[in-house]
Parts: sequence; structure tokens; C-alpha cells
Amino acid sequence: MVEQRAPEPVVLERAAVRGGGIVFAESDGLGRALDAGLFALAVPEGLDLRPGVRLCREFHRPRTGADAATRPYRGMRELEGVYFDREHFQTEHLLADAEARARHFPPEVVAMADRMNELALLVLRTALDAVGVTARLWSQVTSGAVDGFGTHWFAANHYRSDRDQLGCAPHKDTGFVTLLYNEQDGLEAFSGGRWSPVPPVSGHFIVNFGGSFELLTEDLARSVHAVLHRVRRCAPASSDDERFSFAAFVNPSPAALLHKVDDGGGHRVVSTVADFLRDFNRDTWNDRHDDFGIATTRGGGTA
Ligand SMILES: O=C(O)CCC(=O)C(=O)O
Ligand SMILES: [Fe+2]
Repeated sequence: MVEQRAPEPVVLERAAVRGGGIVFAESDGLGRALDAGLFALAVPEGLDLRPGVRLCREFHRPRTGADAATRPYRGMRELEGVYFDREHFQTEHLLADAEARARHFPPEVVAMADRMNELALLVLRTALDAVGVTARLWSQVTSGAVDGFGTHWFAANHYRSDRDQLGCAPHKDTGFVTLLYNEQDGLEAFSGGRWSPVPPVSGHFIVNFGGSFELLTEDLARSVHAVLHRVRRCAPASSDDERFSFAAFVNPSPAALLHKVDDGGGHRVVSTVADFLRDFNRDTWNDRHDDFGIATTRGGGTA
């Protein structure tokens, strides 16, 4: 019998924010991160992530019986267009644009999400520069996402351990850049024809690049790879220890267009974001939320 060896964990390039820029620990760390589609970014000093952790632990619990400090974090399964039950997977999540965050989340969660968002924008600018897209084109080819327009989602994920299902569907994130925070094992990346664990790196975000960025840079000599990832079934020892994660996404507005750039400095429109998302949702989730990320908030979802 041939023994199947467990796949080696993915070793992530490491980076930190220094002097207003992103500095990698290794000299070609950024290049390798663009190829791999993900890397670890140190959580900057002074960025308090506890509101995000608390939101993930509480949003799915009922408000009744909670103390005054916990109540604003709870009862969010009721939020239509913000709460999503992924019926074929363990995950249930909140997905909120800036408008929905201001309306439904405690102010300290909003402040944390805003900082994560700024950090994701710094990554976007760093990566655009690294693949040689001239700064003059950044606004146009990202449909304004680089300037803070577009849709800046914040997601809070909870993995329901009582479900005997995969944690989260295999997917590529759809936008440009995602800043993900998790503390427990379970995330896996597909590379070299197999799924490999991506262990959390203490004190770090996991940054990954999304499908819009992959498409944008596909024809360049140096391009950005969007990593296919999933979360395996999570079975913690106790229900107090259930898996969670939260993330800030820099995405184009669903009303925008997706572009492709070339090495000659040209660019062209290749799709609408709405079409791209609809196809993606159908292929990925196979549930009733085909308009996930397109028309989720009553305000139209275009923060
Ligand atoms: O929970 C995780 O570690 C991954 C979540 C994820 O991929 C996402 O929210 O897009
Ligand atoms: Fe993801």
C-alpha cells in the first residue's frame, strides 16, 4: 500500500508596514507573494482587533439575556442582506459595506474595519506598482477602488461546528485585495494540484489577491495570482472555541467594469463586475444568494 503523506503547510512570505510602505522580510518576498497569491502581513501596532473577534463570537447569538456591552454585537441573523446562511457549508457570515457597517455595527468595529481597509489599499498600491501598472492608470483600471471608491466589504465568519460539512466553499476572492484575520487552523490553499493547510501566523493578517486583480494583470509579464482557497470542516473541542475569521475586502463596485492592462501601457474593458460576480456566485456557493455582493444592502451595496 502506498502511504499518502499529508501535504506540507504553505509557508507564507512575511511583510510589515514600515515608513508608510510595505516591507517584505525576504528580498523577493513580494514577487513570490504575487505568484503564490497570498502572504502574511504583521498587524500594525495600535490596531486593536478585539472588536472583530467579539463580533464573530457574538453576531449569531440572540440578543436576549446579553449584558449591555454585548447586546450591540448580537442578534444579527435577523439582518436581511447582511447576514448569509451558507446552507451547504459550515459558514454563516455577515457581509457589510461601509453604509451597512455604520448602520448595524458598534463604532469600534467600524473603526477597526476602516483601518483594515486602509491597509488593504496600501497593499493594492504596492502590488500595482510591483507588476508595473503606471500610477496614472490606477484609478481608471480599478474603477476607483485604489482611491477608496468601489465596495469595501467587511465580512465576519462563523463556522458552525454542529454541521458535518466543509467549512467554506473552494473559492477565489472576487475583488482586488483581501485582508483576512483568523486564529484557528482550517484554511487551505490549492497549489501544485493539491490542497495544503495555511496555518495562521500569530500577530499577522493573511493577505490574498482576488479574481479582479488576477484578471486585470493576466496579460502582464509579471501578474498577480488569485489563490483558490477553502476552509476544511472544523470540529473544535468545545462550542466556546468555534472557528471564526473576519476580513476586509477591496472590491470594485458591482456597477463598475473590469479592465485588463497590457505591458504596452494599454488597457481594455473585459466584463461588468455584476456579470463576473453572478457567474462566480453560481459556481461557488450553489445556494439562493446569486446576488451575493451585488445587491446585498438595501442602499444598493455600492459604498
Ligand atoms: O475563514 C477563513 O480563514 C477564510 C475565509 C475566506 O476565505 C473569506 O472570507 O473569503
Ligand atoms: Fe476567501
